[in-house]
Amino acid sequence: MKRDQAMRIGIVGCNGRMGRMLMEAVLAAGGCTLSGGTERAGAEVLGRDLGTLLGREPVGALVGADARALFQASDAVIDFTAPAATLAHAAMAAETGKVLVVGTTGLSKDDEARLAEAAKAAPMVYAPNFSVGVNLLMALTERAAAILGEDYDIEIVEMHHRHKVDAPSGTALGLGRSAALGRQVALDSRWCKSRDGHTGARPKGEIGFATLRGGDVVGDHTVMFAAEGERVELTHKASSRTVFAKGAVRAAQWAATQSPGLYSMRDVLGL
Ligand SMILES: NC(=O)C1=CN([C@@H]2O[C@H](COP(=O)(O)OP(=O)(O)OC[C@H]3O[C@@H](n4cnc5c(N)ncnc54)[C@H](OP(=O)(O)O)[C@@H]3O)[C@@H](O)[C@H]2O)C=CC1
Ligand SMILES: O=C(O)C1=N[C@H](C(=O)O)C[C@H](O)C1
Repeated sequence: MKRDQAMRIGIVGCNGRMGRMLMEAVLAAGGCTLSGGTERAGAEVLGRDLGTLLGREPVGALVGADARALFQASDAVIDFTAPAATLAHAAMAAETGKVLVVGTTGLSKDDEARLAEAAKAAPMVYAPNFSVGVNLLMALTERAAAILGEDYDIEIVEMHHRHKVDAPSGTALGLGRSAALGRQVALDSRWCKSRDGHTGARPKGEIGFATLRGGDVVGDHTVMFAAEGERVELTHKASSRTVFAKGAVRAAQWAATQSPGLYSMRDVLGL
């Protein structure tokens, strides 16, 4: 990409809830243009102009089904789709050396290892939540967990819209990881992702999760530190997906100045 040229950003899964917000965010941001979008082969929107898909003037970039061609035509690609698609896109980013921003949640440990391997060949930013507020909440959670210690039981409660397919949310798991980091333990040695039946008393040091789903909730997260006699609660509520989309575009612009590697939104924000 030349210094004085607009950065060309492609959006895979462009007709999804986040895909549409991401296209709006690219059009609103300075210094970048939309290079195209993808949806699955056979999708009704294939061939449509991205601008008209948003109910705006045409922008001269189309929805296609060929993600590899989109990578070739772009400086960066933003991916908020589903784990299998994201891994295929990570391989394409590695092949072409193009920036990849990944917001997809629900990746397994093995998927994350494959993403990290692909990031050896291209700059990638992977975050379960691209809002500034949630990334601040992660930093605060790490600090609070370190200060309060294991006398304070950690419970993470999240609520999302009825269409969400993964649980606990990527953000809730990220907050759990921040809490575990603050306590200097591994999250997967302490987590309890759900409870049912005669569970026995709560083990000391457990990091618990509770998942709520319903309606059109964009994303609410609370980290509770509950002790004998007091409780600290740190809460973030997203009321618009714009915050995620703006953060992802910011991450793409930041990653264009970085060497290959896997980065987080906390790296982008310097938190
Ligand atoms: N990191 C963050 O800040 C945030 C992350 N997310 C995450 O982003 C992801 C998407 O969420 P959301 O937008 O609500 O989901 P949607 O289901 O609305 O959007 C996903 C889109 O990707 C498309 N898609 C799936 N596979 C492919 C493929 N192989 N090629 C092209 N397109 C494909 C889907 O098409 P189809 O319908 O045909 O499957 C759909 O249009 C989720 O994992 C969610 O948790 C969401 C918000 C913020
Ligand atoms: O699916 C969503 O909508 C969201 N997913 C992300 C997650 O799993 O944490 C981020 C955000 O809360 C919205």
